[in-house]
Amino acid sequence: MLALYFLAAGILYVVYERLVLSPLGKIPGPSLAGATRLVLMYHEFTGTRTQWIHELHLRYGSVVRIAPDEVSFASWNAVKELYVSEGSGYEKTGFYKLFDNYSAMCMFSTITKGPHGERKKIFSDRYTKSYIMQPETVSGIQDRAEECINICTENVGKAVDVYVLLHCYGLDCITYHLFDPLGTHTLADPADRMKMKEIAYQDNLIDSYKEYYLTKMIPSEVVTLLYKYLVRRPARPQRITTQVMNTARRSDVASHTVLSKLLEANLPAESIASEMFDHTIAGHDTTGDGLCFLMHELSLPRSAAIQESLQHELAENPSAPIDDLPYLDAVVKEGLRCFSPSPMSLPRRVPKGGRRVSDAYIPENTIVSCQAYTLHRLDERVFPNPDAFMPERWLESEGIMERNQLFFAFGAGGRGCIGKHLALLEMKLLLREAYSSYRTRVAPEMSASMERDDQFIVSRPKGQQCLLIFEKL
Ligand code: HEM
Repeated sequence: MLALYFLAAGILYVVYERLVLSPLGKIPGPSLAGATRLVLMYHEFTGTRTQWIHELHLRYGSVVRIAPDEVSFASWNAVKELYVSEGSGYEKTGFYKLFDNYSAMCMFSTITKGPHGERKKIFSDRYTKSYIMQPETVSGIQDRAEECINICTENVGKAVDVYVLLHCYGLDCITYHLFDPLGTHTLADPADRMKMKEIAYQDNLIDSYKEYYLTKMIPSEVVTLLYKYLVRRPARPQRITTQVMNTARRSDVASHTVLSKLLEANLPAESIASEMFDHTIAGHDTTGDGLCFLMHELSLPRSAAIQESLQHELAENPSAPIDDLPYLDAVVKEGLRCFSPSPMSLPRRVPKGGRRVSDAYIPENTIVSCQAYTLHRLDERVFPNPDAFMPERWLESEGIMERNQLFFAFGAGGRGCIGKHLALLEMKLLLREAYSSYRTRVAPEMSASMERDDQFIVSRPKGQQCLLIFEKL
């Protein structure tokens, strides 16, 4: 009995400490979430974290406490402080260790600045805008865009599942950039297509959160043993894992590839493979899902005028350089704003001594983050009618600085997306190929849900199918 009293007193003290004594007690948010992490965990395990945090921001404003040691922000000041200040922002949290592959770290999974910078400097030149715009890269991506649209239009007037084809396109493009000529051919080769299916249809939410919380509670070596002997390890997409590992040992790749740079650095095969596997995953479904949501939106009756304006610009400027098409640019940017492939929080840890973020004092080690979904919607002075797909908003000069500041689809600062220029090129070339010659509409038999389904770090359409009809212009 006495033990029960002690337990109850202990719990009461912890709650009192978290809600009253802690400096985070002053931050708005639901008391229950401030008292226990279980509330946030519930939303993580049920795939509702992003939406729940967004609703809290709508209720409490741009700073919200979402767990005893975690705060979410939604303002440009916070983006600047968390992701851009002090070089590349605050350090990442242990969450990112889950992205080690083959038991070796990759740039994305590095926590601290030193190892991150060292890895990044090996191949960052392969992702600069000027490098991506070189003929070798552009023509490789253009070939794949043509291949994808040719398959989409084999049966003009009949429904085609673009979810599958756009993911194939994303995978073939990124593996071309990584290790041409040894990349995948999932568009052309049905046998190769299984590689795309293994990744694009994998459900990683619950397994990844389980692993994350296990490694928070017990040492990672114990977790490894547990997985080895007691529980099933989250499934890895076997085919692509093996292909990437085998490719990491090959030197017969084109000189324009990322692999050719990694080989120069004399890294162990596991490190090269880990880096390439991460780029393969990060570069394939983000672009595939982003394009899928965007083409679906363009194909709805409510977007008919937008599709026409796009077709008009493409028809008027058939040989314009891809970056000289402002309406196309606005369509892509608005697509990434409304349907960010990575809409969720990007967690960081407050450095020693604590910091002031958006006028609030946040103690050291607190987990802090911003999420694209909310930054792209909360401030209606910057994004009026935030849920509407309106490419025109990006063409107005008034307020453009504020819109760009809050645009967070690729993250921000030194740890923002390295593949951004490649992704934009892929999206623009594919859309130009499609809408220069065709119009699209949603097939009448399309019943799959296009609702956002959050996975661990990316979002995809719930139904994992998107049936569109292409018609010749
Ligand atoms: C529309 C497509 C894409 C979107 C929306 C996107 C989004 C993002 C975001 C939000 C981050 C920051 C993550 C964080 O801070 O936790 C990121 C990082 C990253 N992205 Fe992308 N990405 C896209 C395409 C690509 C492509 C094509 C690649 C190809 C290599 C790529 C590779 C990476 C890598 C390696 C990082 C880690 C950067 C670092 O740690 O320094 N992404 N991406």
